[in-house]
This record gives sequence, C-alpha cells and structure tokens, in this order.
Amino acid sequence: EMFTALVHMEKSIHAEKRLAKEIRSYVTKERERLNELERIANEYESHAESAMGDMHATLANPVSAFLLVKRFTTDWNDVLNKYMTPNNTNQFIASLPQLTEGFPSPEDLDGAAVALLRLQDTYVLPTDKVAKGEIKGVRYSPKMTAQDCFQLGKVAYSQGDYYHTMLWMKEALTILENETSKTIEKPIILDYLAYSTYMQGNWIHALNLTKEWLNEEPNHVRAQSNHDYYSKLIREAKENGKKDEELDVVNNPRQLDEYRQSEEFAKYEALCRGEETQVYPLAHKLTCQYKRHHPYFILRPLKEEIMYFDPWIAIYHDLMTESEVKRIQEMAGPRLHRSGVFVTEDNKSPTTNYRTSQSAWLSDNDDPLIRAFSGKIHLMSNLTLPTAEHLQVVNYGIGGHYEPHFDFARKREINTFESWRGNRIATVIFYMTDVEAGGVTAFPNLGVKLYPEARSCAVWYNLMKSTEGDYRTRHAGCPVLTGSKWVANKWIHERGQEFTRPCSLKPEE
Ligand SMILES: O=C(O)CCC(=O)C(=O)O
Ligand SMILES: [Fe+2]
Repeated sequence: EMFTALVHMEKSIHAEKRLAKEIRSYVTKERERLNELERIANEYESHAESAMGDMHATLANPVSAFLLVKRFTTDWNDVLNKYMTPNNTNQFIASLPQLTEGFPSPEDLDGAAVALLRLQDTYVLPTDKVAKGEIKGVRYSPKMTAQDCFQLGKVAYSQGDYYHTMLWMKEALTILENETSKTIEKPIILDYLAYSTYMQGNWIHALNLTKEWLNEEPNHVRAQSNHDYYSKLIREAKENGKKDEELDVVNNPRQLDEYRQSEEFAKYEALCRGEETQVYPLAHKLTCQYKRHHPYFILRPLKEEIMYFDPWIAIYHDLMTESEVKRIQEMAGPRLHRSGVFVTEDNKSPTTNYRTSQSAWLSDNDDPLIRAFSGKIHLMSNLTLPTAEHLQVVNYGIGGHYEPHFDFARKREINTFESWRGNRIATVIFYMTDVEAGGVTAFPNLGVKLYPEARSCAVWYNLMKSTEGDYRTRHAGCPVLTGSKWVANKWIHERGQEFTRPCSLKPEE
C-alpha cells in the first residue's frame, strides 16, 4: 500500500482513468452515429443525382415516386429519431453524478493554487521556473500553458492578491507569445493584468497595458473607460506636482498582513529555506550519544542527538520501525480528515493549511501497537503517559504547513486542558517519513531547524520548570515543497511528571 501526498488526491488519479474510459466509450458511440448520418447524407445525395439525371422517368415511375415520398416521411423521421436526438449525450450526462463523485472541488483548486503561491513565496521560486515545472533545478511536472498560468492568476485575483495576479498574468502573456495553438486569448489576460497592476499602484504601467488591450479590442467598453480613468488619475496627479516615478510606487508588494511582515515571520521563512538565521554560541558543544538508561535499550541503544541545550531539544534516530510507520498510516488513513484553521487567542493566529493537510486521532484503546508506542515514549523520555492520551497523526500534502505557534496553553487560555491533565509540558513529534523537500520544523526564536527524517522523533519541553510557558519554544511546520510529510504528535501533560521533572520555584528555570 503506497501513501501519496493526500489520500483523496490519490482517488482523483484513479478517477481520471475512469473518466477517460467513459469519455472514450461516449466518443465511440458518437462516432458510429456520425458515420451513420454521413452514410445517410450520401444516400440522399446519390438519389438526388440519379433522379436529376432523368427527372421525368423518376416521377413517372410509381415505385420510385413512392420511394421518393417515403424518403421524406418515414425515412426522414427515422433519421431524426435515431440519429439526430441527443440520446447519447443525455445518457452520458445522466451518468455524470456517479462518475464525478469525489472529484476535486473548486475549493480544492483554490487550495492547490494558494499552496503553490505560498511555496513560491517561502522558497523564493521564480515564476518562470515554476511555470516550466522546475522546482529548485529539478523537473517535477509538465510545463504550464498560458491558460494554466491565467487560471492560477485568477485564483490569486479572487483573493485580492494582486501581487501574484501580476506575476502569473505576465507569465501567461510570455508563454502565450510562443504558443502555436493558443490556449487563451490575449485580451482577457491584459484585462486582469492591467487592473491588478493599477491596484498595486503602478498607474503608468496599468495605463500602458490598457492601451495594449485596446489595440486588441478597440471597442471594448470597459477597456475604454479604464483607459480614461487611469489617464485622468495620472493627469491630475501630475498637475499636483507628482513625478512619473511617484505614480509607479508599489508599497508592500507581497500584500502581507501585519504578522507576515514581522521579523518572526521573516526568520521562520528563512529557516524553512535552510538559511542560518543566528549563531548558536554553544553549537560546538552539541553532541550525539547512545543511551542505555533502561534494559530495553541495552541491545538497541537510543541514538540521541542534542539540538539545543536551553530550552532542551533532542532528536532520537531510528526510533520507529518501518512496519510501525506503515501500521500507523494504515490505521490513520480512513480517519484522516481535512485539518481546519487552528486559532489561538493571540492575534498571530497560527494556521494549518485548510486543504492540504489532514489529521486523525488514534487512541491507546484502538490498538496494541499504539499502546506499545506510548510505552516506548515513556521508556525514552522517562515521562509518564496517561492512557487516555491520543496520538495525533498528520499528513501534510504539497504546501501543507503549520505557522509559528506554542504547543502550551497561555495563562489566559486556562480552560484549554482539563486540570487533571495540566498544560502540555513536553512535545514528542515522530517523523514517520522523509520529506523530499521542505517540511522542516523551525524554531524562529532559536534559529533551530529540525529536518524530518523517517523513523526519527523530536522531543522538547514547552514549559519551564516553574511551570511557566517557555516562549522560546515557539515553532512551526514549514510548507512541504515536494513529497509528503507524515508526523505523529504525542503531547505530554504536567500531571504525572512530578518526580521525573520536579517543578522549580525559580522563574528562570
Ligand atoms: O509538523 C511539524 O513540523 C510541526 C507540527 C507541530 O508543531 C504541531 O503539530 O504542533
Ligand atoms: Fe506544535
């Protein structure tokens, strides 16, 4: 059993094949019908020709006179009923609801487009490269047509994202130039491009693009009125002493909201790209070691890699087996549902991608494997796991991400967790698969990035020993660039850890 980016997308690929088969069988029937019609037309023609040869004889002969009349009555009726009704088409249309069940929806198109635009931003992918199906020098997909670029630009447009609208409409124009059979008309691209250029503040460019549009469609009413409007704006601004450059100023070109313009977000994106955002003075002291602190680990020691000392972050390599990964994926598969947007009280709302990540909850009661898994976490970390805890399995597809957030509840979010459970003292995150590119877990305050490595797991404490939330642990799941990312989270709560991690009265610990 192979798991690709998204379970429902996998279904779409099968659906494409089914659809092709149905269309083909429809075409075969239609072709037979058209062949028959052609034969009938030939017949009418040859009759007419032979009758014209000797019109008098034809009309004088009662049999041929009868046949002539018959051809205009019953025969013609037959032709109409048998070959000129939309029977075939109706049948095909009637079968559509069943055929198209579970097809990706317009929301899926928006989701996929938004994911692609996000990847373009985070990983600084040039538009022309993406259009060629090239990501970071690797060819992943066929080239996009002018029409594909236009559609992507249109999704950006519908979200008021004029920055990406401009990029993709420009790309559509460039590609259109070289297309031998045009996939879209130029004026419609110019329409969107000119308007988004105006909205971005490039008035002079917008006017020039509108002139280009008018060259193509001199009588287009909206093109004319836009032309007049832009001309007037520019004329008036110049009368008020503005220079040309000032009429082509773009502020906040990416149209990012306040949070996405913040330093933290910039650091997050830089970490996602694999950049070093800050020097860690203790980097040379970070170590890897085998740990045999429990008999379970004597023959097969834990492979611990310390990633940060304070706050403590560690990676354990080869902690899961291939078959454990497979079983958990299989168990989660049928339960995966699209993740919603997770909003916390602070206005820097972290989001998981609405359409491109899915999650499922597995309980210790579900399966001995999940129970054994909890046991393993206990042995590894010494932390106590109440049996009621769940394992959250998440599958991020292309563009799937989780913006910077805390795993613990803030003081004012007091009701997030039951009191017998307490706050999330630690996070254990299992990386079940390798991610081809992207999907790093980034800590923007620390400059730490954890690369997902199949069968490894990351562990960190979210709380100080004083039980205060450790704000340095803010972290994020970077967008998946290529491939798919499977993780399983286990959050460990305060209750039960009193002896393994006694609390401290010092606020700084
Ligand atoms: O997927 C990741 O790398 C991080 C996930 C995460 O932070 C979470 O689920 O709380
Ligand atoms: Fe998290």
